[in-house]
Amino acid sequence: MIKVSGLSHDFIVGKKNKETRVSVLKNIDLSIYEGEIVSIIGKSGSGKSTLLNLMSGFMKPSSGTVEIAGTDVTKFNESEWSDFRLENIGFIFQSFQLIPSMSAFSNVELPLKIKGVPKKDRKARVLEVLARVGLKGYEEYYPSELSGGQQQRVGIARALITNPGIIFADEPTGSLDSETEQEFLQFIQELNKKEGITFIIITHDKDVARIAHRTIELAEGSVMERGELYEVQR
Ligand SMILES: Nc1ncnc2c1ncn2[C@@H]1O[C@H](COP(=O)(O)OP(=O)(O)OP(=O)(O)O)[C@@H](O)[C@H]1O
Repeated sequence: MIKVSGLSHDFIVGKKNKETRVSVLKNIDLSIYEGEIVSIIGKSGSGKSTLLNLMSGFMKPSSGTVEIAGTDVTKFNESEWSDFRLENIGFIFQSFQLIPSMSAFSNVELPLKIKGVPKKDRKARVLEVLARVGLKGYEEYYPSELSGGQQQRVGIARALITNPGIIFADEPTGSLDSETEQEFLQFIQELNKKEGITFIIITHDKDVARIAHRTIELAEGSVMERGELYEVQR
């Protein structure tokens, strides 16, 4: 479970000696249960990405805590966060964020290299995950040689490679056409059902919100609405 308690975040903006404090998230409380697909919606500027950055340790909150599986992760330093992310969290981005100078294989392999997994074990695992996302035969292609949908599949493979229990996705369908988007959403549902992966998805897209068990709406830094919590089927 991810438990967010009393989470607030302020940004300091403006020139030196003329700084002002802008309150972006205000005392957020929410829980995300294992095996849920949760969508986070809200107008531009409502604080969705800030919330995701705080839950995944890319930013430290001004106050409040985030607990993941009983551990207060807000206490982590940079290196504890990197280790924790490598073990537990995968990320999928709107713009895929692949490394252009690396092949599909090398992009997906990277998290395992950082983790120190031996080369011989890496190869089999990368081939298996690329095949799983339908990219068998595309291992040596560079991102620029792949379609948007294929690049997103490389992004999914990279998120899956370390077997994370949680995947955070920031507008994952924003760059996909409607057919590729439907394929992507089906795959997310399949991963959720078969492997119990928890998905937390920021989206503007009604189709994404439709596959979610629950929708959390942010407005002006507060949680506005909580959808029904469905019984999570495994
Ligand atoms: N590094 C920063 N410094 C100052 N203000 C910031 C910073 N990052 C975000 N903000 C402000 O915080 C508010 C929330 O931004 P955030 O990116 O979390 O919103 P969002 O809901 O994800 O928006 P979008 O849907 O447009 O991506 C915005 O008003 C933004 O200007």
